[in-house]
Amino acid sequence: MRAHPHYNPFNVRNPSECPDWSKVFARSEQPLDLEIGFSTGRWLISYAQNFPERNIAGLEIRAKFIEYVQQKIIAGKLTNAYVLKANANTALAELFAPQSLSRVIIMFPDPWYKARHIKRRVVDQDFLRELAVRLKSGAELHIATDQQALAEDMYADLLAVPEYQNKYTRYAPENFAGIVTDIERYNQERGREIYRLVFIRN
Ligand SMILES: C[S@@+](CC[C@H](N)C(=O)[O-])C[C@H]1O[C@@H](n2cnc3c(N)ncnc32)[C@H](O)[C@@H]1O
Repeated sequence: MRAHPHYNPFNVRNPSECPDWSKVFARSEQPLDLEIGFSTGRWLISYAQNFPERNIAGLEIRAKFIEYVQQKIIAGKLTNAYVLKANANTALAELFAPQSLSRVIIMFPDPWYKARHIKRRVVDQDFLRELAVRLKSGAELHIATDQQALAEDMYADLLAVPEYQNKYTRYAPENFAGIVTDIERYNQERGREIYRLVFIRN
């Protein structure tokens, strides 16, 4: 069970004030990781179970998933996982202190193919610049997609933001945590390629 099930990080009067993550997790000294767009939480719950020495926060914009995954966290007695309803494109600065995140995971973000919808994508240069402030030096950013065009666009955006330009930048051959999301499973069953981007913050 979470240490403080009713703690609400949105009770932040001063927008520049960060949530007190030390009250959210049982072991606040552990590295803080973030999954954006966790949906049914398959990946996030497995991650919390498989990596008890790390804390994982999840952001999701669809309310039904928050409650669903919160119940799983409580049922699994996971004290290193916490999810909340927040838009990753607008809430990062309010939620996370500068240089506080060790790892950020974005599994199969919505592709938004049409030109007029591209502005709805989570990963763009504004997002990456804001995220870079919240990442520790050496922090990992993992992104997976089944859409080659989206992978190429995200790769170009990453290369355009100086904080991500270093020798570790790459397409990864493997699923780094060995956990499969719903969409990944769907693609695997059909033999479709997965594009994995790994960037290390300078
Ligand atoms: C295509 S689904 C991927 C779900 C899951 N990661 C998977 O791989 O199966 C994308 C998810 O991201 C969420 N999402 C979209 N934009 C978001 C944003 N700006 N902030 C947080 N979550 C977002 C959507 O609600 C949706 O659940």
